Amino acid sequence: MALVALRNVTKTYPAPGASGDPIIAIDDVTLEVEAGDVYGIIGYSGAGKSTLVRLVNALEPATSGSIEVDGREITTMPERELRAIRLGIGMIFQQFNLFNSKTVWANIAYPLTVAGASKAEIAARVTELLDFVGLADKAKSYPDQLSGGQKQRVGIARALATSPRLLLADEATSALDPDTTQEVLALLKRVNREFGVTIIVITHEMDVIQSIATKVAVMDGGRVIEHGDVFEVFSDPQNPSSQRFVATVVKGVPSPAELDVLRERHEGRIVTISFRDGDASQASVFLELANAGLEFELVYGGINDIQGRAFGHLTLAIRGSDAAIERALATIAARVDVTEVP
Ligand SMILES: Nc1ncnc2c1ncn2[C@@H]1O[C@H](COP(=O)(O)OP(=O)(O)OP(=O)(O)O)[C@@H](O)[C@H]1O
Repeated sequence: MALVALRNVTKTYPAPGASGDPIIAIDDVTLEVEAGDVYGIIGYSGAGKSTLVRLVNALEPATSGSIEVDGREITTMPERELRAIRLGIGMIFQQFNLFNSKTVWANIAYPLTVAGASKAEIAARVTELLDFVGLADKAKSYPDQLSGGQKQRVGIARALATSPRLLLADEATSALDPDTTQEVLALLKRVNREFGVTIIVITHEMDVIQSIATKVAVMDGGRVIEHGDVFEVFSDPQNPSSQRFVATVVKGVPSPAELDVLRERHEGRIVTISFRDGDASQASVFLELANAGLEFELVYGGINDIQGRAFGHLTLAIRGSDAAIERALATIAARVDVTEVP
């Protein structure tokens, strides 16, 4: 079942000056996030990611279209009912947004206090969450005494306090170093698996999506230009803008400048062969080339692992008669993607 369903959602802001066209922050977006998903939303700055989060969280109204959260239409809901919806949605932020004057304990307790929980309920839940995020010994510390990763773990504990079904993470790891990022991502994975919380991850970092998301939507200019299973989008992106994103993290695809160098250094025809798991094995491709009497060398390549599924790109310099190369490539192309560099 879709936990979040957006249909033809548009959000415009008035033009900054007295005249001019309104700013279209979200442009006719239709998207479904299933319960249990870790759904990544990626795009360059200004693509509309944060606006989308504010709409799902009902912090701002959509200009048009429909947004359902947990089966309930929120675009027409009165503010009183929206408050209850917001309690079912946790949020974590790039800058953590903790109360610096409150202890770690009080930060995590805060949403429970607002929700009117009893002292005993608060104590039990905060203790459980401190254990879960591995910060039991920091209960009395203040945010300023914590590292960035620890602050975000407090942010996650606070977001989970009211046991939400949905967690929105807006650039939650963008202020962290790579090791700490991985720690926080591992914790988010546990939040998804152990508590069954659906997570929407907004990021401009493709490697964040690669490590934890099961689905991904790529946004550009307020529109969703491509979406689907992370493996499908990463291994075979269709849209030029998604291809640019994917190229930043996918190993084995030479850049145009690297191709120039390869062409200078290696004689023969330069061909990239792209494998996806389940496709023909690399060995069968090499065998085909060898059986055709062709000489070849591997000049560039890499294999990627997306949550246990592999895909990769191998660039070969192939030498031999044109006719033999054509025949071999035609046979190989029936099984895997073959791209010849002109
Ligand atoms: N309150 C607002 N008033 C006017 N324009 C806005 C407002 N909020 C966002 N915008 C505009 O809407 C567009 C989308 O912005 P948004 O912040 O959602 O993008 P983003 O993908 O989250 O970017 P970033 O990664 O930089 O946060 C931008 O053109 C932005 O200037």
